[in-house]
Amino acid sequence: MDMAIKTFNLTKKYGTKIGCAEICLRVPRGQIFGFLGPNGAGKSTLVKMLVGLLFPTSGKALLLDRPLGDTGVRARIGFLPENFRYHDWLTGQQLLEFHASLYGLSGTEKKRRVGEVLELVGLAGRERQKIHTYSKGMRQRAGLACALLPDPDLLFLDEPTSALDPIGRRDVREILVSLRASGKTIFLNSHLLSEVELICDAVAFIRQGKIIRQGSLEDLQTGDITVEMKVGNLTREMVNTLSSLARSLEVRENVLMARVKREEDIPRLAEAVVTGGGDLFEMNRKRSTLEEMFIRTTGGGEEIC
Ligand SMILES: Nc1ncnc2c1ncn2[C@@H]1O[C@H](COP(=O)(O)OP(=O)(O)OP(=O)(O)O)[C@@H](O)[C@H]1O
Repeated sequence: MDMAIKTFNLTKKYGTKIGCAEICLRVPRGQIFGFLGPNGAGKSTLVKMLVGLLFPTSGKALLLDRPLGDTGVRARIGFLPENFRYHDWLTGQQLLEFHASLYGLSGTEKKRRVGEVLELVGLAGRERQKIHTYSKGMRQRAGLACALLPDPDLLFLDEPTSALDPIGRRDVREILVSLRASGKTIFLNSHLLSEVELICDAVAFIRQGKIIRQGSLEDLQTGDITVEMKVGNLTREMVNTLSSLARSLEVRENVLMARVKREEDIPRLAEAVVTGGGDLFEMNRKRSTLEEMFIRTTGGGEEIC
């Protein structure tokens, strides 16, 4: 598979403290990749090394088949940092024109591209307003617009939807999905696991500076679905049938918790209850499977080193 990012034992030490340790990451081209880990795990450190804001202590990386620091590649990368600082006194238009100049765009190209990204992030018509009058969500859209200015092949986004309301989040998801459809690769740092689950093709989990799991969402989610059922007229026979369908089954009075391998197993559970003469009052897929995986893999919580 063609990779947009490959890292080889990429390591960053802050004095004696480990930021990232021997990271070997593979991010396929044209995909949305979720990079997940608890606070202080090393996510920002890795992204900063990849976009050229930090020098690695050791190890190597290839971005779009070129080594770190390659100036040609930098022109094909967009980056939205987590705490993007805005020039409050500028209007949205001025902010974007300033960033477009930093990307080396000029004249008609600058005007055209600024107009396009304003439209894309839903800020068209608001560009004459000063940034200090923008809501948090509008600021985040402005940050995303800046990152999109160079029409990047590879886009790094650090918590791009954290300040947005549900509609804003959906809008950003739609933008990211349309960027993927046009062949772009998106590297997404996010704590919003339900969001990640909706759009990411692959994920990696990092903890204490080390990658502990990575792969396609489909592969990682296998065997991780928990279904809760409220059942009436439960019989021993029905429990036996459900046990044979599930990887594990817990029975607490009339509530059953079944762990199944695949999505296709869920209707089988319902069928077993109904054909076994039971009454199915409620059936819920418990929590996001990615959230469960995240908590199991990373142990949840903050890293206190
Ligand atoms: N400039 C620095 N000097 C010393 N230690 C640092 C520095 N920057 C980060 N660290 C440490 O490196 C580790 C990884 O930090 P990093 O900011 O990369 O984590 P993160 O996963 O991005 O966290 P968060 O989700 O909270 O933003 C942490 O232990 C952090 O304290």
